Amino acid sequence: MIRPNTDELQTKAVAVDYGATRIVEDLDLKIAPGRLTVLLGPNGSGKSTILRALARLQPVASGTVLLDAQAITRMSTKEFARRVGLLAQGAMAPDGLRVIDLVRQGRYPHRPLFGGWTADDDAAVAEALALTSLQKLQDRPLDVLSGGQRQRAWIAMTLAQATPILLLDEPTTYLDIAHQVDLMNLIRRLVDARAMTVVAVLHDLNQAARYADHLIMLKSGKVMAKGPAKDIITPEVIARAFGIEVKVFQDPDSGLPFCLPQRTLSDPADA
Ligand SMILES: Nc1ncnc2c1ncn2[C@@H]1O[C@H](COP(=O)(O)OP(=O)(O)OP(=O)(O)O)[C@@H](O)[C@H]1O
Repeated sequence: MIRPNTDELQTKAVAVDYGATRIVEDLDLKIAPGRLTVLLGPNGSGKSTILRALARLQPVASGTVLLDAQAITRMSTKEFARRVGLLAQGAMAPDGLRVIDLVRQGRYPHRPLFGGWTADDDAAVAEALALTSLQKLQDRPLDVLSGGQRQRAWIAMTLAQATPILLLDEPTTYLDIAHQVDLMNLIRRLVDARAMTVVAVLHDLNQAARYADHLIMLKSGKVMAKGPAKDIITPEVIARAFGIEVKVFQDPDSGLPFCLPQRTLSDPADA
């Protein structure tokens, strides 16, 4: 159902401005196909802005975003939406829209100009509802759902889009711990079993260390550090990025690092 993917999403010397303020500068990223990349960084460091630029929702002031060596601005809206899906932050749906109607909207890029709903569309919607455990809620209007249920409905819509590349802005927001684990395991399965490329913004450093293949630490709109968890979840990198002191331990089972915050550093520049 979801196409395996070898497409490479890349930014070359990308800058993004909001008005006269430069927010992102000189950004050169190569997103590894078939891997989970997590963007980390303090509030306001540019994570959502970069994700939106990758999703073609945010115009760039200079530089280029490329998908498989082609500038994304040169693709048709439908073509791009068949290849790249975005779960945005704080998306709004019209009043009264039911879960299933929202999830069906994910099929829009696959619909021909003329022609009806197909069995493939039904299968994709059913699969997306099952993957997010929303079957029992499918006929409920979104506005009567809890924040976490609504978040899962938006994730289901993004999954129904069946794109080989998924961009997820804080996907675990509103989810309780069990649904967070379910979602992160689902993302991991999509990456491992279907070679999907996922770029996710996360705030939880330990969740990022546990699930990601690559971490990118941003600060003030620039890449401060990137690499596997063992190189990023370190007292030095975290102190420089967030101005906090952390203790880092190693999970005896996976060998992956996890951290416990200790205190804020009065002047991050001292770190
Ligand atoms: N529409 C906008 N107009 C003007 N400035 C904006 C706009 N959106 C974001 N910014 C500014 O751009 C900077 C980066 O914002 P962005 O949302 O990308 O950060 P972020 O790392 O995702 O933050 P957070 O962790 O708080 O979600 C911030 O200083 C923010 O105030």
